[in-house]
Amino acid sequence: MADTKISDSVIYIGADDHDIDLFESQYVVPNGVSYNSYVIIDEKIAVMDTADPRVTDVWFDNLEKALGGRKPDYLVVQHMEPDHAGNIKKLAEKYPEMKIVGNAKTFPMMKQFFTIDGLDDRSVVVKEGDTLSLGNHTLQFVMAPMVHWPEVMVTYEQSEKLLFSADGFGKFGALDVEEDWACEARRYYFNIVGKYGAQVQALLKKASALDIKMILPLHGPILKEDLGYYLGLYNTWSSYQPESKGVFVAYASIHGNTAKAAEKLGEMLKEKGAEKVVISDLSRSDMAENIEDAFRYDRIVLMASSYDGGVFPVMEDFLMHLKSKNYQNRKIGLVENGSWAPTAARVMKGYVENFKNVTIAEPVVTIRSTLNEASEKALGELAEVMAKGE
Ligand SMILES: Cc1cc2nc3c(=O)[nH]c(=O)nc-3n(C[C@H](O)[C@H](O)[C@H](O)COP(=O)(O)O)c2cc1C
Repeated sequence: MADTKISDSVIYIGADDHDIDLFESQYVVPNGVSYNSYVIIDEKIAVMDTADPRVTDVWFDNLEKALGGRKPDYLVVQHMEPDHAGNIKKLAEKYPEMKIVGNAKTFPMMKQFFTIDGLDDRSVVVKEGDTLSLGNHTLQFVMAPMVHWPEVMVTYEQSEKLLFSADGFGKFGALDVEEDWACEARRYYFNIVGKYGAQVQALLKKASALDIKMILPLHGPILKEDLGYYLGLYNTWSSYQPESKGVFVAYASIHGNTAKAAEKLGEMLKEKGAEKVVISDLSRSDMAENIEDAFRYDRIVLMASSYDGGVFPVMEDFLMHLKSKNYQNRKIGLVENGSWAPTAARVMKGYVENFKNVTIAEPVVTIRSTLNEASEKALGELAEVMAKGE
């Protein structure tokens, strides 16, 4: 179980979810997910976000235990996405005296999700740098628009130096499962926040001015030590720099011949000294993990069968995901396969050419049904170019 002890006055009240089939209806979460929420007990009491309706009962139980018979004075809403905002209305109805703290973008969105009686009179609208005193604790609000919704803000608690980081620094995986942080945090980051690198960079810049002792995200473990490691990874990821040297070979193959060529290319890359080679069958692997690996390594080779005058759809799906996540700054190799009029490379090139700051490696290889002497030679030439990083 991850350590959720923060301090005597800041209490974790979130809940794990191991039953969800797909997070946000698209991400497999083999180790579940946690919906984190926190309470700050002081002269005034603040609840820091609610939790997904899937864990309403556990969350209310945890809240009541933490409150010890007292009533919350404030609910701070850092993010309106339903996995955190889903219990706002219930909480507001249970504690009609409680004020709701958000920014100018929070409340119009809140009204789209819920009808809360007297909301305008209960709203406390904060902006960048505003503070809210709870007694010994002081909350300082830091706007983080598009990390990853427009109303997102994070909150710095000055006395204990805590950064409530909303979805930033979040991770798939429930807290009762021990696992490496980076792997599932990277998959979470690129798939959920990946498009908004510039906005994350802006937030990191603001965070660098704060003395942070702990990061308290809305998913995944509370980060207590070695914060430079996590901040460093976020800086790499949000600036679209590769994290590792290596080649990600992503293939889409109908009958298996492009798959065989991918294995062959993998061997060639290793022979020619590539630091790391990761091969993935796009038809049979987790899309989110493929996105993660595409961003992790500095080079990628896309290999696909031609299909109806275009490219095999699983490759097109992958390319659309890369486009939507702002894929950039990489060296890219292309291999197509076709039995009569190969068209896959043209379509792949059409996507790739529009990515920012990419180099398309030469040669672009065409396989006609199966590898032959000429196409194997071309594959070897591509391996030579791709085996080396910039
Ligand atoms: C539905 C379908 C559509 C295809 N469309 C094309 C095409 O437009 N042009 C082409 O040259 N080959 C086309 N092919 C053939 C495959 O691209 C070709 O056989 C290729 O070698 C398959 O590689 P694979 O064994 O890796 O799947 C198509 C195959 C199928 C099943």
